[in-house]
Amino acid sequence: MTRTHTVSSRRNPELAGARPAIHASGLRCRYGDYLAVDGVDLSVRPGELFALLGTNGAGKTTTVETLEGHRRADAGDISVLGRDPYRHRRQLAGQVSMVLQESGFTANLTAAETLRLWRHLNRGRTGPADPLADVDLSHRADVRVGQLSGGERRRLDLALAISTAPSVLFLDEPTTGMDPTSRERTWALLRNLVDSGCAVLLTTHYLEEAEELADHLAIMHKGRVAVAGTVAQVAASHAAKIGCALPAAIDAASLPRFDGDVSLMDDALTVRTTRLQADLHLLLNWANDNRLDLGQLTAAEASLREVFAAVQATDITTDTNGR
Ligand SMILES: Nc1ncnc2c1ncn2[C@@H]1O[C@H](COP(=O)(O)OP(=O)(O)OP(=O)(O)O)[C@@H](O)[C@H]1O
Repeated sequence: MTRTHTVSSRRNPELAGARPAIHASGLRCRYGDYLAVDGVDLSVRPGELFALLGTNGAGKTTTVETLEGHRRADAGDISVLGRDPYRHRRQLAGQVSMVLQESGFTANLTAAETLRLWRHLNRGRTGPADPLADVDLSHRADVRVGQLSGGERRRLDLALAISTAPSVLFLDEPTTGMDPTSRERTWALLRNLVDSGCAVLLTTHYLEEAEELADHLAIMHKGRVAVAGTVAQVAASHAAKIGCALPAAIDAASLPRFDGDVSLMDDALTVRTTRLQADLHLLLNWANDNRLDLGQLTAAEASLREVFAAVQATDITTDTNGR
């Protein structure tokens, strides 16, 4: 499936017409004969956060590393702030920050020394006054990087990434290892960054992180984008579910003709439907007309978790790797 996912800013309407800060169309990346990314399209404007989700080995990190300029694309058009990220990596360096899965900072420097060194290397970009405070690490400023916990190191990575006030920020699983409070604090920090006009591309395995933050998201599987859109659009791509307990004497033949798929197990009725409102209306009218009391009535759109599980279960691709 090939689509271009262009998002409109819900947070900052002034940026809605801006050109994409990050763009990929038909991106393909190989490791030898192995096609790891097979035609990915995505677009992120200033003031937007795009979450890239996917199964293990789906190609998220490869996609992000290519957009970061760490590797050359094998095919497709990609740009970051209007430039080729591989050829213009040095020119983009001041405006683009990234938090990789593994950071390579010197274990012997303290957090504060690491930040000073980073700022020295990136002088010319003025960011927040105290990025260590922004990630709640002030109290660990004089601790050596090698002695920070995994979650604290992720927060230091983030402090360095925001210290240069980037226009584009790539985050590869930024909250892995963080405790729930640190994670929520990081989410608030990212929301502020996006509100200030930064374009953020984030990979994560935490679906609630995408639900919480993403203006737009894509779920990758086997090198391709299986489904993409806003959280609501992605949920709507999968059948919603109506459930209730019927009075015992009802047989399946007397049920109304639902648009969705019906299953009746004893007295438990389930309807899986892409027309939730219409089928719910049908059920309620039928129950009223027949003076029936429906027990345990529920009606809900699919959750991101259900869509993800469906993507994982479906062989959406038959690619050149035969996967
Ligand atoms: N250096 C490499 N050499 C060969 N194959 C690689 C290399 N790096 C990644 N791959 C393969 O490419 C595919 C995509 O990997 P990638 O790391 O991009 O996936 P991912 O979606 O980030 O996975 P995860 O969620 O597990 O981190 C995987 O099948 C992986 O084994």
